[in-house]
Amino acid sequence: MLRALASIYIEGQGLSRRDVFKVFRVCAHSSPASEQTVLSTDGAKKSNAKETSYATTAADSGGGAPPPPPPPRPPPARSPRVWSAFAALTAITASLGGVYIYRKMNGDVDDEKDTKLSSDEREADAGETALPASGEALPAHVQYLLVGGGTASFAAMRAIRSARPDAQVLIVGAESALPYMRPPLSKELWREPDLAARAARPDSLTFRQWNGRRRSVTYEPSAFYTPPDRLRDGGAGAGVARGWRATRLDPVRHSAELAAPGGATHTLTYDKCLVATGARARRVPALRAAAAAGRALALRGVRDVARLAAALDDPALRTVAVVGGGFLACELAVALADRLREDGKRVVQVFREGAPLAGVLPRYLADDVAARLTEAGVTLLPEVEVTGAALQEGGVHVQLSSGARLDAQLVVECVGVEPEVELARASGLELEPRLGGVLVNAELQARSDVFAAGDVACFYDEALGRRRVEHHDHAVVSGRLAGENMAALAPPKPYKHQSMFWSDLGPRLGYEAIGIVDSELPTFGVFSADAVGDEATEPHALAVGASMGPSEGVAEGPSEGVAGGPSVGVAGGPSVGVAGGPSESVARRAGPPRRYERGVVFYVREQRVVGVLLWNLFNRMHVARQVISKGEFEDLFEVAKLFSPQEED
Ligand SMILES: Cc1cc2nc3c(=O)[nH]c(=O)nc-3n(C[C@H](O)[C@H](O)[C@H](O)COP(=O)(O)OP(=O)(O)OC[C@H]3O[C@@H](n4cnc5c(N)ncnc54)[C@H](O)[C@@H]3O)c2cc1C
Repeated sequence: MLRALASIYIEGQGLSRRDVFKVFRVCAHSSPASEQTVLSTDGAKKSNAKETSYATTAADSGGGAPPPPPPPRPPPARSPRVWSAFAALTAITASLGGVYIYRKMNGDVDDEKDTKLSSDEREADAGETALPASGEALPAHVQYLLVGGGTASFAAMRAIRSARPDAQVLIVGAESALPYMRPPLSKELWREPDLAARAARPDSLTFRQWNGRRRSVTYEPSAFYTPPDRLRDGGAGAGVARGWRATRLDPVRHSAELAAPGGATHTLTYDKCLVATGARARRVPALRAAAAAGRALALRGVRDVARLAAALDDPALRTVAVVGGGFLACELAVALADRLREDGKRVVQVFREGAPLAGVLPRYLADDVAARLTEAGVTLLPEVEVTGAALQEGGVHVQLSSGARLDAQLVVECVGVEPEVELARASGLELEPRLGGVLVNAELQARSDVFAAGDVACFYDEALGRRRVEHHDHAVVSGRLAGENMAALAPPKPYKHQSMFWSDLGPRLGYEAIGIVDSELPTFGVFSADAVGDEATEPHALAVGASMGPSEGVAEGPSEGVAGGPSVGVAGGPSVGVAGGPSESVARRAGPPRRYERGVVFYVREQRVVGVLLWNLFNRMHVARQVISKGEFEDLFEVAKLFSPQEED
């Protein structure tokens, strides 16, 4: 028997002063055999677990339709040392000898809109080609019209076809690619060679998943879909009008107007329509001229991947700036740093928060992310905004709010998305003024026979109130439910699913979350202490800050950065006290940030757990879902034990 000593580390943010820390110690037992089981079954377990989690999802939405393929997701590589720590955590609930606990207080409606494209739409569609090229090949009527060629529409199509195999479904998508998944666009794809050329042919674009298997970004090949002219001739099936945009719906007449970039137009009628137009990337106003000159771009679709990959291949590129501190910016910064490292090109991440992901993670975890990004080779520039940009020969001078200037050959804008509501607005659908998006009821209906799902839908969540969610799992489940309700084999069902999202930051950190995950909320985190501090002594000071001066750009490396950025480091060790209410800041120690390897964070609102974050902890989403649904607990530390990994993990 291997006798391992492990401990639990608890972090809180914005909790009351009563939540003083306690000190325990734990003595955990695990056997080498069980560790080996864990290691050897990881791949299979992981893949099964993902499928199970999607099956659960189907049940949640009341569905029987086959779910779309689960999203690809590489688990961070786990060293034996990590696994033994993991196994130690497993045994915590069994043998509490002592644990040390530390709590740190931590529509407007356009009156007129014809089938011509707006300037925004024209810009978005530049480079897309319509297939079929002429409206003559499109049907004059379909039973099910799905607007948007993304994940939500694809999921709806499968649900409809499953409920009504003889149905006629037409997906109308503004992109010329077949429906595809977006998550690999900021992760796995950047490990692929010849990406610029391959991404220009998205129908055959593949990537390597975490389990080594190759997979296509498109959900199905073109042979899966019914040619639109067969639908026109009355045949059943699911067709795609690629490169076509719906410009207006008439919910009363049940008609839709379509337009293609070449100027072709078409009008058709429908029985039921889904609006799944997703979201579009927000842009930085100060970078408009740089964008027009091809020196700034946003990453939303596969065509953006092709453009970005081509730009990165330019031998003259030395610095790429990633603007933003959210999920996409962090994922992409890590992926690009990894891709460009050998070429000596560098990635600088510019963001307004004090640490990356500080808008969603409690600060101590955001500081941990900062350290990880720095180790991955990303130069971080926190607490600055892009205030201006001047084109220069071969690049752009990016002016920062700090007064510093960053010289880059390319800027990638990852500053969030906004729901794509042009169609909804032109069609007189009600928009949600605060959260944005198309207002739908719990059954995802906007008007009679008009539904909305995915990123664009602002829906009513019985547990958490009105919400809009911009994540893959939500697109899958809401799309599927909309499809089931459109097929109407039974009375419409409400959306009750608590969707999850995931993100990976390089090979050693993956996290999943569910519910409302917002760093403004009080949080309570429990981490495996054997892993919490195990790298805290290693020097990995952050390279933050910028050097001034017209041509110097950003200072590089840990020693060159200007001091005074986020001198991160959560007050550490078991003997550190607890800061008070939300307004009291956590005492911070000088030195390196603490490393958090595995744990769970609860987000609390009005005494209820409304969000759960699993940090390098996998296959526990079903537990998190139950925790959110119950909401109120006496002791969150006890709840945290539910997330201890089991031997079979
Ligand atoms: C790079 C990237 C990485 C991501 N990674 C993750 C991740 O790791 N985990 C996670 O949970 N989520 C992730 N997401 C978010 C996730 O991909 C989205 O939430 C999901 O794609 C939303 O699906 P959707 O069908 O609602 O919209 P979309 O996928 O955006 O599809 C909408 C489609 O509709 C088209 N369209 C818009 N207007 C019209 C119109 N009028 N007529 C016809 N077509 C129209 C658009 O061109 C688009 O093709 C990522 C997103 C991106 C961009």
